Amino acid sequence: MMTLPIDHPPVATPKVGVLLVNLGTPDAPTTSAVKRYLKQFLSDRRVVEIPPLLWQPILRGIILNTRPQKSAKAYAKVWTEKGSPLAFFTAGQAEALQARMEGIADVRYAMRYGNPSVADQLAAMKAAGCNRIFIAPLYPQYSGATTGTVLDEAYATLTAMRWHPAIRTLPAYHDDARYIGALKSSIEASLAKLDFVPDALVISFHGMPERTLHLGDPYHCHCQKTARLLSEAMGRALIVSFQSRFGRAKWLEPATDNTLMKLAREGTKKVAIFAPGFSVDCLETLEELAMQGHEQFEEAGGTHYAYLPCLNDSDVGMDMLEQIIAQELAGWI
Ligand SMILES: C=CC1=C(C)c2cc3[nH]c(cc4nc(cc5[nH]c(cc1n2)c(C)c5CCC(=O)O)C(CCC(=O)O)=C4C)c(C)c3C=C
Ligand SMILES: [Fe+2]
Ligand SMILES: [Fe+2]
Repeated sequence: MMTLPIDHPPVATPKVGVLLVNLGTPDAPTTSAVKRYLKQFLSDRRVVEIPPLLWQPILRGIILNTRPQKSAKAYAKVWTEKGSPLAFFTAGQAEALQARMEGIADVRYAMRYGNPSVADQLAAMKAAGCNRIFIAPLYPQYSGATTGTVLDEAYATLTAMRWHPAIRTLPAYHDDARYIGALKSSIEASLAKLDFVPDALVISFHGMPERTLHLGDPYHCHCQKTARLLSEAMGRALIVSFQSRFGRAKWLEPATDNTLMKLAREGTKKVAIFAPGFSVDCLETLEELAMQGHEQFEEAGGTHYAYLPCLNDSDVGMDMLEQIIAQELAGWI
């Protein structure tokens, strides 16, 4: 029998692929495209944890007949000639990361719902010869409804492959000093451009049903930890709230809309708001926070309101992403 020396060369040349994955967005700001998107999104059992026999009739009979039209109007307000903000910012992040990792890794992006799909992009990476694939769900705070379902989808795709590539995934980075540092610089740069000094800084995270916290989902704790570390790093108080309530169940509190109105009613005149849990701007930040939040705050008596943009594909955001991803690729690159 032939014995190989311990330091024999690898059988295949390592080729690393990096797949950035975000939530996804409709293909167009139309009722039919939004309906298609919401049907896939809201049928995900990680997102709506109600038994399908109960939930599907409500989804198909009520929600998909009412919400798409309303949401399409909201999408139309933020849509640009480049398309949906979530899509073009995520594409911009992949392009910027590819430029930084040229010759080191093949960088692509996928969406959990809609296009380009996780399955298509993993198949394309395998076909391009990637034998080591790094999956990076773009959510700093872990939740089953976001990071969890992205990984489910990736593993389900791999199940159909005879020859798996090696897989690594990006852990939650809610308390990473580089993430906190990037948030701090981005917020401070945005604040410096304002023509007023806010009396309060609100930090808004996407909400989740409160029940998920009691079931052990770390999302709420991750959000609170991000806020605490950011507050310590910035040396100022931050007001934490949760936005985008959906459905009838109790969601994490306090709600962002109520928080803004309460602040205004209690005499706070000038507010700035930032959303650290969104890696890119999207419907929930540009329509709900920048537009609706502004109206709610001013109607309740506030005078100055500023929405501060997400990290998006800014240099400070991309430096952070490149560093946390490169750390996880140790031994591969
Ligand atoms: C960043 C983390 C997010 C968590 C956590 C999250 C949970 C969650 N969301 C819904 C329902 C909806 N969310 C919608 C849009 C949306 N959600 C996130 C992120 C998180 N969601 C993003 C980035 C977006 C924007 C997408 C875009 O196209 O720009 C929507 C669709 C819009 C609408 O009709 O309001 C729904 C519905 C649930 C039920 C949930 C927790 C379980
Ligand atoms: Fe959401
Ligand atoms: Fe919303």
